[in-house]
Parts: sequence; structure tokens; C-alpha cells
Amino acid sequence: MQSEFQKMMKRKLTTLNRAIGFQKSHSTKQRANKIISSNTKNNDENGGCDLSMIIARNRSNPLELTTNNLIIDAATTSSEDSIYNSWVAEHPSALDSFDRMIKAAKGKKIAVFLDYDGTLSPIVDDPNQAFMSDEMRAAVREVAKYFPTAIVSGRGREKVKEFVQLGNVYYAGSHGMDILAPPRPVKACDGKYQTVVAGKKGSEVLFQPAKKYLPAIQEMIIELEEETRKIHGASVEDNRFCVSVHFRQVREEDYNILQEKVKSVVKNYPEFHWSEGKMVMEIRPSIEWDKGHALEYLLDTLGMSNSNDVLPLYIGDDRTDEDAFKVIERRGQGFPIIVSSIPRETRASYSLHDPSEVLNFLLRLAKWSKSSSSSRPLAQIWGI
Ligand SMILES: O=P(O)(O)OC[C@H]1O[C@H](O[C@H]2O[C@H](CO)[C@@H](O)[C@H](O)[C@H]2O)[C@H](O)[C@@H](O)[C@@H]1O
Repeated sequence: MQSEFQKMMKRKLTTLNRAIGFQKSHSTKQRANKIISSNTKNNDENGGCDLSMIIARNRSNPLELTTNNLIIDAATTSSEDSIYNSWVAEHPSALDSFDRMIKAAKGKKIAVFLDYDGTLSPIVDDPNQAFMSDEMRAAVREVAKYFPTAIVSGRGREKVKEFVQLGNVYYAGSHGMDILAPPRPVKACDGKYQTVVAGKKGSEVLFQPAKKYLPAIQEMIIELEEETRKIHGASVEDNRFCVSVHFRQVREEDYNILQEKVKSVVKNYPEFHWSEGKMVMEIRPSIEWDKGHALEYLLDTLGMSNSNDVLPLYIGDDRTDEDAFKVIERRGQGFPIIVSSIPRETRASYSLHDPSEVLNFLLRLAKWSKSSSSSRPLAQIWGI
């Protein structure tokens, strides 16, 4: 159910977009994105978006934003600012709310879940260059000293680990379909989706509910590569249990052809579906497993499934992160935090503007846990 506020926001955005001749469509999303790219170089964390988003992105230069043939004046921009501010009032900044959040966490256990692209690393044109900064890495390392921490990404698990380069966090790749975690304390492995593997710190468990789709995925990747080869700028990313077809660098006029080509391949694989993320088509097996299930699985594995004294904190920027926000909402406790510099429909309760705010938030969390007499490093508690 949409709140009156959300309806009002939608109306405002539609009116604004109409006023400046922008309709929501894949191609306008692309055009908008191109404009953002040229304005912000490789720092577009909003990906697919409409013009209202561009205005939000350009709050630093509100006086005049010139796009192809459009000039948006200060009045429009400040109206957009006020829409963003109203949205933030509904989804308060996690930085501003930090003290309140910490107060609510008193006597409870926090588990930290972090999305990768657009959360720990800024969105860039080339997916292979989406590095996280050393400062961010140090902050995540510090947080993970005090709270069980997992990186939950649409990327392949190995790939995201290569980017994060941390040994004291758990990794859930392929939108949660590839999880490497410690063995479950009580429950035995069910033998179906779980495999015990030898890790550096002893045995670990791999949870892979989509294993049977691997041959089909490999076959599909070959077909997608073949089909999209001639579309300049398109690229296919093998994320192990899912596939991404990127179009951030595809010309606007080629987008529809690309989409048709992808659809024509996917339709031969009825057990798969595709959805759109930030300038990317994400194809995955249609199983009942997403980032929300991964969050529940990890909490359970860590012996933290009791919702009365455990507060999951999840930070993410993409549509697929909404599944995890939904789980936290259902549990009734925890901190779902969306990273967005534009008003967005979300189940998250809190917001952060961009990865640099994520960094500040993590630094604060680490500092607080260090100084708090009640929190001891996990290594001491678990004897690791
Ligand atoms: O769950 P995530 O960790 O957020 O992964 C979602 C997708 O992220 C990556 O693509 C996005 O980031 C790229 C690098 O900044 C950017 O070029 C692309 O346009 C974005 O969609 C990743 O490459 C995808 O495979 C993930 O599905």
C-alpha cells in the first residue's frame, strides 16, 4: 500500500517530468544516464533513472543544469531539492539517526550486511573497474571485527571477494545463491544444497541452491555473447549462478535491439527470468531464493535467527536489495538502509546519499563499537 506521501511524491515527479518533456522509458533512462555520465564522469550511482534524478544529482550546481536542449532553472531544481528532502524526512539519514539507532541496539546483537556495487564502491562505466577504496576496506574490516559482517552481491562470489579482499567477512554472491559461511553450529548440512569445504579457518559450508542450473547458465552465456557481440558497448558478465548483460555503454538507439536479443535468448530457457538493475539486465534462475533469503540463511547460520535480540543492519542501493529490506521489515527489528541520492520507492527505513556516506556511517559504527564497553572483538568472543 502506498502512503499518501508516496502518492504525492509520485504525482510531483510525474508532473515535473511531463513539464520538461521526459517520459519514463528504458531509452529515456539511458539518455538521462548519459547526461549524468557526462556531468559526473564515472560517479553515477543512480544508473537507470529519469530526469528528476539528474536534478537531485546536481544539487551542488542548482542554478543551471543544461542537458541536450533543456535548461532547468533554479526554481525547478529547488523544488526537486524539496522533494528529496521530503523523501529523506520519510527515510531519515542513517548518519543523522546514528545515536538513536545505537540506543535502540542496546543489549542486542547487530549483524551487518553490505551490498557491493553502488554501496561499497561507486558505480562506474566498466564493471571490472568497480574498485572499493582502501578507506572503505579499512572501515569494513574494522566493523567486521565487532559484528558478524557479510557482503551480499549480485556479482559472482569469487569476483566480489577479489574486490573486497577481506578475510573476516562472509560472502554471498550471485544475489545470495552462492554463500560461503562457517558450518552451522547445531543443524547438520542437509546434503542437498550444502557442501562442506576446507577453508583457511577450518571447515566452511558452501550453500548453492542453484547448482543444477550451472550447465544451462554456461550455455546461455555463450548464446548471449554471440547475440550481443555486434552491439557496441554491450557486455556479458558471468556471475556464476546468474548473468548480467550490461548496457551502460550502449548507444541509446541500440538499447531496444539489445533487449530484444536478450529476450530471444532467455525465452528458450523457461526456468530463468530477467529483471533490470542499474543499466544492466540480470538473468537468473526462477527459484525462490534472493538476497532476503540469503540474509535469513546467514543469520540462522550465525545462530542469530532469534528476532528478539538480533538487529540486522543491511545497506544496499539496488532493486534486489529490497528483498532483504522486506525480510527486516517482516522481522520487525533491524536497520534497512537504502543508498540513494534520489527519492525512491523503498522498504528501507533509513537512507544514505552515496558510498561516501556509507563510509562515514561504517566509520562511526566501528568507532562506537570500539569505545563501547559492552562490545568485545568477535575474535575474543568466538575464540578465533
Ligand atoms: O548486488 P550488487 O553488488 O549491487 O551488484 C549488482 C550489479 O552490479 C554491477 O553492475 C553495476 O555496477 C557496475 C560497476 O559500477 C556498473 O558498470 C553497472 O552499470 C551496474 O549495473 C555488476 O557488474 C553486475 O553484475 C551486478 O549484477
